[in-house]
Amino acid sequence: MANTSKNLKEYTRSDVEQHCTHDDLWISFRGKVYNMTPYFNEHPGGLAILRYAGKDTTTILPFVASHGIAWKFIEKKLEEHLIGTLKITPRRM
Ligand code: HEM
Repeated sequence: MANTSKNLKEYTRSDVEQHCTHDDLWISFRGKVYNMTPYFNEHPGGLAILRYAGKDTTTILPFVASHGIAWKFIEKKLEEHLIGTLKITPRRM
């Protein structure tokens, strides 16, 4: 696998939340963290990706209708932009 040699860092949800703009755009998905900044201008769905900038996309990414047919491609794109894993912290009550 291409990225097994990558030195993955661990990030909290609040770390990810800091990167929430078109020129600094991180997302998390299924426990991993992705820096999608270089992909922003390539996203076929345009600005819609910004709605989840800095957020967790686990419950939405596979369910966007147009993502269905492109899923293999999307998995490849995610892999290319992988920067870390999500540190699971208890939510405040
Ligand atoms: C790793 C790659 C990708 C990521 C992280 C990503 C992320 C997102 C996100 C977060 C949304 C917003 C979903 C919502 O608001 O519910 C979205 C919407 C969308 N994406 Fe992607 N996407 C990716 C690749 C693609 C590809 C390859 C296509 C084309 C086949 C695509 C087409 C769309 C479309 C058409 C929308 C809806 C646009 C709208 O609501 O106006 N995306 N995407």
